[in-house]
Amino acid sequence: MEPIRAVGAMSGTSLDGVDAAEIWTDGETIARFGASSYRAYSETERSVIRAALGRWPGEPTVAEAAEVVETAHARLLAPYAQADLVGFHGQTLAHDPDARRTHQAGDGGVLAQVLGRPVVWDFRTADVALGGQGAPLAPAFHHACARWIGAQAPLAFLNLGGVGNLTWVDPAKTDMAEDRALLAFDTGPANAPINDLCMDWLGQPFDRDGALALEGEVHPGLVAELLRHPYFYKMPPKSLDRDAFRTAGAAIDALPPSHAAATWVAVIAASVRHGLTQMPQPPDRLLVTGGGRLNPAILDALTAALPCPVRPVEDVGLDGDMLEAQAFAYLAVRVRRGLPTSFPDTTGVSAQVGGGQVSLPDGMVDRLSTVARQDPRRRVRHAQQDR
Ligand SMILES: Nc1ncnc2c1ncn2[C@@H]1O[C@H](COP(=O)(O)OP(=O)(O)OP(=O)(O)O)[C@@H](O)[C@H]1O
Ligand SMILES: CC(=O)N[C@H]1[C@@H]2OC[C@@H](O2)[C@@H](O)[C@@H]1O[C@H](C)C(=O)O
Repeated sequence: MEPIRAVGAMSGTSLDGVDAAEIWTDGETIARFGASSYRAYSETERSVIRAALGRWPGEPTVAEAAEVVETAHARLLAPYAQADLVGFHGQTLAHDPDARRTHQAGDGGVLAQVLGRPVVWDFRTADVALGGQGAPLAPAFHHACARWIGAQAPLAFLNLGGVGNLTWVDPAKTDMAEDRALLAFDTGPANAPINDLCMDWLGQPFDRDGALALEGEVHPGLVAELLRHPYFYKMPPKSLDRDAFRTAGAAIDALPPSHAAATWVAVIAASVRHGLTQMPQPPDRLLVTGGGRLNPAILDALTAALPCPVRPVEDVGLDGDMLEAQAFAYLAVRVRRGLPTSFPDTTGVSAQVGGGQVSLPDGMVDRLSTVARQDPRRRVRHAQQDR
């Protein structure tokens, strides 16, 4: 199948803004990467979104937040007029997979009308409805990235956002739906506790370039104690809330700020090291993406703690700022082709599932969907048909 030119957009948990990035793909192989851009939320926009965090559709302030998200995306995505398809993640406001619900603000139907192009959105609902965690969804894209960089041996991607998550990929298994082609799970805390202590002590949103942590000393006893948390004994796939270690980490937060930052950095490295022991086979390298890769204290600690080389994804020609936006462009194409987007080994879902609604602008004929219906590989339950 000819590659589709798709643009993906992601509004992450740090609420800084929206990333957009284009790729050409058939939903299996990456043909090439395209342009990318970023639009920061204004303080006013951010406060509207923040007011709606933890709320569900129909509750106060959610409609206002959705409008902010839709408007920001419409502005950022308008210049991508050549893209044939849009993958729109939206902004997660609430996520409760145990109650089988998740909520990303922003209506893809509205965006389809405004942009005049098909929009794939609501990527997580089908997965949680089938008992999955609804996250992470990027692993399918990591599998494609591993093949794009020509990896021969199993490797791992580590995303360092608010929490850390690892994807183990066996590139020899070219069909990602194959058993043991992928394994993904959250490793433990990442930037969130460091950001919180920087805000509390310094009035800064994060520890720029690891300056605070690099001044401090690690408290090894508290690292060992945190690593005894029951989460580390659970088998993957497994996932975490942003603040899951707030109580367990109170003793670390009580240290002087530089020691606390250094100790959290050591916790990040120790939890990733532990995560590697839960993988089917040791990866030959760890490729780091997400904002935490820009913190030298974290990269140094990972390098010292891990048995394999640790490198930012830029080393293999990928873009660590745009990987998530690219992932939702890629996933949009998979949804349009009826291919699965999550698997029992990535989200714990009971069966592989293609999650995502497709919204078309008025009057557009659904050519791609016809192709998907004829595709013999279309063997997954699809969210669109279940509605
Ligand atoms: N120069 C830097 N030095 C240290 N840390 C940094 C730097 N740049 C970014 N970060 C960290 O990365 C975080 C942002 O990471 P990222 O953009 O991956 O988050 P996100 O996409 O919003 O999160 P998630 O992936 O959890 O949705 C910041 O909050 C900060 O902690
Ligand atoms: C529910 C939700 O929005 N989860 C996000 C969040 O941000 C990072 C991490 O937590 C990851 O699990 C996920 O996003 C990425 C893009 C994912 O699904 O792979």
